[in-house]
Formats: sequence, C-alpha cells, structure tokens
Amino acid sequence: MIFSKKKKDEQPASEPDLVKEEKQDLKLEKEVHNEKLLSVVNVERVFQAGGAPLRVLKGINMELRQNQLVMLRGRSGSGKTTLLNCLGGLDTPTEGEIWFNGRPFHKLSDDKRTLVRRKEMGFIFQAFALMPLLSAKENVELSLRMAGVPRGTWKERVDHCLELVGLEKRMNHRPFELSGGEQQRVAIAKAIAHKPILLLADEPTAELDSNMAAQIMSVFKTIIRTEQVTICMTTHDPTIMEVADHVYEMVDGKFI
Ligand SMILES: Nc1ncnc2c1ncn2[C@@H]1O[C@H](COP(=O)(O)OP(=O)(O)OP(=O)(O)O)[C@@H](O)[C@H]1O
Repeated sequence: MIFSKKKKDEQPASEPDLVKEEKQDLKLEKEVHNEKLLSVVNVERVFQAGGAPLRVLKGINMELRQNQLVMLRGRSGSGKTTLLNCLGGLDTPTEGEIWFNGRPFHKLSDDKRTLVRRKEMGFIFQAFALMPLLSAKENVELSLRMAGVPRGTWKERVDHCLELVGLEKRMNHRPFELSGGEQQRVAIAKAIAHKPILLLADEPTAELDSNMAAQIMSVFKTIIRTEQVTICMTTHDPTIMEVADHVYEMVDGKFI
C-alpha cells in the first residue's frame, strides 16, 4: 500500500489534477479574503502621462471590514482619489490585488465589475452630483431605477432613505432649493437607496462649513449602524477624523 501510494505521489500531476489544485487554491484565497469586505494587496498605479511614467500608488495595502468608517487622509496630489477609484472599480491597478466581498475585483472583466459596482457599491462625490431638474425624491428614485430595483418597492425605500438623512420634509424640493449640506444629504440618500454594502465618498465635506460637515459625519454614523454599510472616504479635514474607526495617512502614493 505504502509503495503504491509513494508511486502515485511521484507521478507528474495530470492536467485535471492541476486545475483541481488551482481551484482549491483560489477557494482558499477566497476564504481568507472573505473575512474582510475589501482587501488591497500591494497595489500600484502608474499613469503613462506624456513622457516618463507617473507612479501614483506605490504599494498600497489596506483592508475594510463590515460596518466601519475608514478615512484616507492626505495632501492634494498624494493619490487618494486614484486609490478610491481603484477600490470602486472605476480604475484598475497596474499591479496588485483588490478583493471585494470575496471576489478578485482586479481580475473581473469591465462588464462584471460594472455590475458589481451598480449592485453593491454607492458613490458620493464632493460636488453632490444631483440631477438639477429632479426633486430630492426623484433623484433617489433614479438610483433605484439604475440598479434595477423593482418599481413597486421604490416609494417605501425612498421615504426611508430621505428620513434617514433627515430630509423627509424636503422630498419635493429641487437641488437649487436646498442648502449645500441638504444637497449632500440627498446625495447620501441616493447613494444608499439600492442597499450597497460599501459606500465610497470622495471629499464629501469639502464644500461644506464645519457645522454641516459634522452633520454629514453624524449621518454617516447613523447609516453605518442602520443600513449595515461600510464607508471609505477621503478627506483633508483633520477635525472630522476623530469619528473614524481607522485613518490611513497617505503621503506621495504610500501609507505612512
Ligand atoms: N488619469 C491620470 N493621468 C495622469 N496622471 C494622473 C491621472 N489621475 C491622477 N493623476 C495624477 O496622480 C496624482 C494623484 O492624483 P489624485 O487625484 O489621486 O490625488 P488626491 O490625493 O486625490 O488629490 P486631491 O486631494 O487634490 O483630490 C496627481 O499628480 C495627478 O496629477
């Protein structure tokens, strides 16, 4: 028996065996990355802008867990937006891996990444990105339509999201009838309406005074608790950092 087993071990692995082994390795890798909502492993991003290549991300490692508020802090030009774009699949790393919700995000086709992004992620930008002719309610509905959510559920979900951000009395107002902070709260309601598990926010408080910025952070804390979402945001405002679960400090394409 022992002899025959040894002989079997010495045989070169057949092709189906290798495929099986590869699948097992991938399964193991997936299990490791499954524990985290998102993990970033040695990510590099190099832009070919004109002459010399520009190395903007220089070996980034990070992770996001469920129900966390994580901030990326750094000076202008340090690479925060570039990293956020890679996390959201709007851009792809030149090197390295990004695992999202157990999937190798860096290996997915553009189409698959877009699908995952639409269903499982929400985005908030500095300049609110609302449709100017639509009311707050219609802006939130639009995001449900884009995500393919059945129409019958829209009203309840829209009401709930606008209530969560404290705008139940402003549902029929259009963006120009709202303050900057209120517009940003509509943008948040819009970003969470389709129940994403990850919310990415690029400088969501940059256009707001400190009072309004504090309100936005309080809304973020509420939706993390009630909507089971993780938020990763960029900022260079040191005053709002104390509410973060973790702050990654970025200098020249690296975390320090
Ligand atoms: N598509 C691109 N092509 C070439 N260079 C780029 C591209 N995108 C970003 N960069 C460069 O990468 C560097 C980092 O830019 P990035 O926008 O990520 O920084 P940031 O930390 O978000 O800055 P800010 O706080 O001002 O938004 C900058 O020098 C920028 O010019």
